[in-house]
Amino acid sequence: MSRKVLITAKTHPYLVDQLENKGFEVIYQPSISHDEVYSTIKDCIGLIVTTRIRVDKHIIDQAKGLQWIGRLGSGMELIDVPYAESKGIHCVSSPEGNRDAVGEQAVGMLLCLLNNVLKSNLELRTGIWERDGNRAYELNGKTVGIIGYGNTGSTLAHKLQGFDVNILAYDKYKKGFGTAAVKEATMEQVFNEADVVSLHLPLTEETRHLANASFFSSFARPVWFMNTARGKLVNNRDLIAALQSGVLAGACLDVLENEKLETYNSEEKEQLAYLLKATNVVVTPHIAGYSHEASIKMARIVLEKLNII
Ligand SMILES: O=C(O)[C@H](O)COP(=O)(O)O
Repeated sequence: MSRKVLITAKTHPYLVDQLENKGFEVIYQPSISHDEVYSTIKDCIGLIVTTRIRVDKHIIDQAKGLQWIGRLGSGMELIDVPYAESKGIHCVSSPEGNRDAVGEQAVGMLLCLLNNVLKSNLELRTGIWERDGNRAYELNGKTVGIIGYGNTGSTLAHKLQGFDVNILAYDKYKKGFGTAAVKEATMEQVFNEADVVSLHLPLTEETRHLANASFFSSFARPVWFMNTARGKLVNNRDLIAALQSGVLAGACLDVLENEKLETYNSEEKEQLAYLLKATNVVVTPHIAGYSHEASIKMARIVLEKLNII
């Protein structure tokens, strides 16, 4: 029986070492294309992926000997899990491995925004020493609404607890998770009470464009909006309109609706230019779950879930 495992993304050497130690033959192809996966997967027993590769029916049908798919990361929207499982292929993800990275970056971006770290630093680089225009808003005493209380939502709540904030969390599918520090809330409570709102949802047909004009205008006051989850949860046009009209106080975005900058049409180019220029917006290129530590933790979790280590 084949012992070949195809790795389709850049990973920590730990993963390759562990697999080889367990007798697997590792095909390490971090730049492999979708079509090349199709022609390589035929005699593999295992497949390791990130969002670089869409694991669709076409690939799954070709993967006659595939027994498992390990996702280094959280979001499974690019893997046809129901179809893979219908073929007996076991699929595992590793959100426990990068939730700390995402939680830390979410806190970091929020502090960066509220303290004008990026704005004042950019000004300083051009010789402007500006204090009045860079007066901070404190996190202390604010209410943070967390939408989605899975791995990253609950981790963010945990990391925020030293900041003396009120934490409200809403999860459509989870109940009974509230604690003394985290109040389980309805969406209405989040809309009415939040000063900051942070999305921690998977991308599904149900959540796509959840953050649209009606969502933004439902808040009782202009909130700081955070998205470290998936860009397509947000309607970019509505986000920008809400920022321009003051419906939103600002935004921290680690993800964008379209992350392939080279495919942008003129409207998308204008939108990105606006986000990058706005002094109340902090944008990073989908790096929140991408820490050095996460790359080892995700590998370990995938291997553990597959009972390889
Ligand atoms: O879903 C995740 O875990 C993060 O968004 C990172 O995913 P990626 O590195 O595979 O894009």
